[in-house]
Amino acid sequence: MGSKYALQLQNLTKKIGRTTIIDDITLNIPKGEVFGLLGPNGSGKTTMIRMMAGLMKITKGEIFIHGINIKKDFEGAIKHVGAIVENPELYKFLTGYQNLQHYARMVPGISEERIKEAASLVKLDQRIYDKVDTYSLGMRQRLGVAQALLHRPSVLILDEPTNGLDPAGIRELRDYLRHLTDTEGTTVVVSSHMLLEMELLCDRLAIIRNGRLLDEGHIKDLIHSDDQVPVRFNVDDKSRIHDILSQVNSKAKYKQIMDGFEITLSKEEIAVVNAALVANGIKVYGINPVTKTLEDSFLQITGDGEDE
Ligand SMILES: Nc1ncnc2c1ncn2[C@@H]1O[C@H](COP(=O)(O)OP(=O)(O)OP(=O)(O)O)[C@@H](O)[C@H]1O
Repeated sequence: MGSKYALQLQNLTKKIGRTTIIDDITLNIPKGEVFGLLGPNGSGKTTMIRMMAGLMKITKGEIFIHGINIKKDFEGAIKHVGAIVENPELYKFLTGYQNLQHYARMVPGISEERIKEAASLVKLDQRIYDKVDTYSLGMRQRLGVAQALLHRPSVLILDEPTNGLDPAGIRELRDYLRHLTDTEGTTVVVSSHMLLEMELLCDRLAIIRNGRLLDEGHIKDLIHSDDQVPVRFNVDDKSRIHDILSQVNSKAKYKQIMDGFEITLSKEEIAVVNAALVANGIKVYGINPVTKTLEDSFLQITGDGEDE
């Protein structure tokens, strides 16, 4: 497993009939992180995941799992992957443990020890001997994840894992996914159309729309590209802003607001613009960051969420 990436997609393309569902996506997913595929409904997340999990044929391009080409060595690549794409079938009248045992019988080499370990990885050890029909939705989902973990995959792929979960359930999901990346070094790929949930769950995000990759990166970088921050200056006189900004050679665009103006600047530039305002006799009552959420960035990147 020499590659520093757990998963690599190279020019991945999927066509069904004449429709291009995934369009030339190249993406490197680092090991040991929680990676999110974010996009509106129908953007192609499930299709990507199905190809990554070896459940769907690739039309064009390549997928590498720990450097192993899925097309050239399917078994060798896919053995590293555990996935939940549709809701896993669970036997409600059996206990969680019996469900895992039942599944383990179908896969060679899974010990009773590993079953207990998988239950504990998703923090279900306290309830594993209870019947599944007494489980909450979050617990059933955890049992599904434990099942996907039995064969010790180093890549875990979950399609829309937050669906139907309440905030407490989402927090639990976040906690045990973190536990998996931290203790086992597992790489986790999750999909969702919910920005806030992805912000909570993931280290990195790829933003997908109409089968294309719009942007990719660390969550922090997607929120604030480089070190430029949008700020709001509250001033007593905004009539001379244009002149003052040209005095300091600032080409940043600004927007007038009721009691001042908004502008995106680096830290250093904020100090320079502030000094210039004061030197020109303008009273500066406040400089405040304009918080930009992931939602703003997402809407900006996806073109305000309008359909093409
Ligand atoms: N078998 C198929 N035949 C034709 N079109 C398909 C097929 N499967 C998926 N599509 C289309 O491909 C697009 C992407 O679907 P996909 O399920 O991957 O999106 P998604 O991002 O997972 O959406 P959702 O969040 O709704 O699950 C959709 O427009 C869908 O209608």
